[in-house]
Amino acid sequence: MEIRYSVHPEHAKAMTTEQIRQHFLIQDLFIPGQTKLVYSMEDRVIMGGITPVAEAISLEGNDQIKAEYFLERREVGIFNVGGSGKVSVDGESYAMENKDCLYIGLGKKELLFTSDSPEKPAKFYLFSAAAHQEYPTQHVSFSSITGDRLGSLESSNDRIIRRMIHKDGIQSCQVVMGLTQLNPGSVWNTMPPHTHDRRMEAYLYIDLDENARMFHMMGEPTESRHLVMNNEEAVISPPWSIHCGAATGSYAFIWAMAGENKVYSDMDPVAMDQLK
Ligand SMILES: O=C(O)C(=O)C[C@H](O)C(=O)CO
Ligand SMILES: [Zn+2]
Repeated sequence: MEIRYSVHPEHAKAMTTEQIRQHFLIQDLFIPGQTKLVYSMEDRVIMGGITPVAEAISLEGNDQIKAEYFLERREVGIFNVGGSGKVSVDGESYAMENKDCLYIGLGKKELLFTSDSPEKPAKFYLFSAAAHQEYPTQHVSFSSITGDRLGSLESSNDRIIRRMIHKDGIQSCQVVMGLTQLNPGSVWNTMPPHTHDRRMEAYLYIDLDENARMFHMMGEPTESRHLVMNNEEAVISPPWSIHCGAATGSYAFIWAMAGENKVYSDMDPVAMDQLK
């Protein structure tokens, strides 16, 4: 499991492009037949990808978190961003179509991930945070949530946001998670931007053409920096950082947060004239 340490905003100001990528960008999440996990010291979240092909992959505890099983002191939110598959939780199987979401609470021991077809493997994206109490395992299909329309075509940010795990949705200790899809012709997400000192956040960009690129903005509002990202790459946003972006084509993204509270609307908006 890779470790990413927390970064002070004063340090981030002085980073080169390569250093920014090293600290915040997560690549190669979905390698066929493998599990990739990244432990971020920002709110102690673990992000990862599991891509089963012909055989099931089990998510286990490990020595770095000194846990006999992965959810011994954690909870996890999962989205499938690939072909259809299944997640078995202590023997109970949940069918996961593309963009379906599953929450699994503290204490569940056996987690098995499978693809329905090796030709079109499932790609399970995980976002896990420390947990203090068990909440029920819950599946929510993408099609069952209508979502809310935000932005406008005139501002190039017409999009639909679906909140799955949050204060008024699937219950969790800390994890807040959902998916935003840009409508045709729009390219900007989360603009005007915001920070939320109470929670870290990660974005996983999906459904971006392989020749298209995402220009993801980060940094303190008056010290913005950017990363150029490909499809199925994730980026860590420390609580002090803005997190927004524009791509050269259409896309969707899974946002996930953990920290002080689960109130989606607890954001500190940044006025356009503050941005530098
Ligand atoms: O398009 C948006 O705006 C978002 O999806 C914003 C994220 O949900 C977010 O940053 C939540 O804090
Ligand atoms: Zn945010």
